Amino acid sequence: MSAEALPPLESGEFIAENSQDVKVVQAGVKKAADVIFESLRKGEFSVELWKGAGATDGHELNPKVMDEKAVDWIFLVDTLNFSFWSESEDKKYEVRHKGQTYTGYWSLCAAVNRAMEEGIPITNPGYYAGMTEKELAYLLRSDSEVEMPLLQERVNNLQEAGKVLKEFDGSFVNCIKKCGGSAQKLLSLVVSNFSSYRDEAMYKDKTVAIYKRAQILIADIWSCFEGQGYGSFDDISSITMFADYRIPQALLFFGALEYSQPLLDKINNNHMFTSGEREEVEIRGCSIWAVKLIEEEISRMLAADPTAKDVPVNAILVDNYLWDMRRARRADMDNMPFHRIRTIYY
Ligand SMILES: Nc1nc2c(c(CN[C@H]3C=C[C@H](O)[C@@H]3O)cn2[C@@H]2O[C@H](COP(=O)(O)O)[C@@H](O)[C@H]2O)c(=O)[nH]1
Repeated sequence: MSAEALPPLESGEFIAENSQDVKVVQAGVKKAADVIFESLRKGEFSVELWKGAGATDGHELNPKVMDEKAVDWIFLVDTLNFSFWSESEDKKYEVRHKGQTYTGYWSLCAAVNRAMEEGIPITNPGYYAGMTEKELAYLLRSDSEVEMPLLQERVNNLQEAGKVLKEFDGSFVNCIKKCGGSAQKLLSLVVSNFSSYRDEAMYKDKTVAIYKRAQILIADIWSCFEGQGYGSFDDISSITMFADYRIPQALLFFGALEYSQPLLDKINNNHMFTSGEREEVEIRGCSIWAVKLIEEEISRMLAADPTAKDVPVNAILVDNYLWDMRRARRADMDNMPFHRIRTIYY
């Protein structure tokens, strides 16, 4: 973590307070909180869904057993967990696996599982430290005519991650063991040692930290292990949502975020944003802050409801709910603009 970077939650608040083209709207925050509160209260949404027992929406691709192999799988996937969107909606990168066709994030998971079933030791850092672009291209080969974007950047990430993990005896498990159950210590270890995870930007006169992939890495481990064993972090509620290009669509859908007309025009004209561009930082920072306000709203409602007092809520559960909903209700959500950007950060 750069010495002077504002941590993610404070970055979100700072950006939301100073934002010019993106607004967090309380009425929309309330609308989203009402929907998610209901689902949590009824037990329809909970951390157990992560491992996808019986699912067919992609969660079935996630590791089922809470062991060291699951940690290695999650670290590999989150090192590659960015930029899956395709230029045109009707021609997408896709991977067919076990009779299902996957797109987006789930196509990455399907390609990783396909490789493992072919006997490629893809989750072994010693293997991917020396991986070539050609080998990764084969491993991520598409079942449509659209290839996975940013292939060279993905190889660079893997080579760096594999090399650095050698200093941790070849498994991310040893990084977790060094942090004594502190998510913040692990976050700091990840962004200090793995440069591809150091997702920071300049905003007004400050360095802001978003750390989307570093935080989702910790969150995926917490979710897979259901807060036990390697997933046991006493400060997990300090992790923020993961500022990607999908959650803003869900937040716009609820009216929790509002974009200025000039920003909407830019997005509708297929403007290709660059990492650190003012509006791009405002979209991501306001998303962090909006999800924090939604989470606080839900906490208040759970505390006031005698039947739901011990139902847990945190930014991870709110984020995963919104992300899963965005995919499940693509028909509605695809009318919500998403900002186009090619970056290794999300
Ligand atoms: N904020 C947030 N962003 C997330 C995820 C996930 C996957 N997590 C799932 C896995 C287990 C959990 O149960 C979650 O359901 C991927 N992404 C990001 O989305 C984008 C891809 O989107 P699409 O093109 O539609 O596939 C891309 O930036 C990717 O990095 C999340 O959970 N939250």
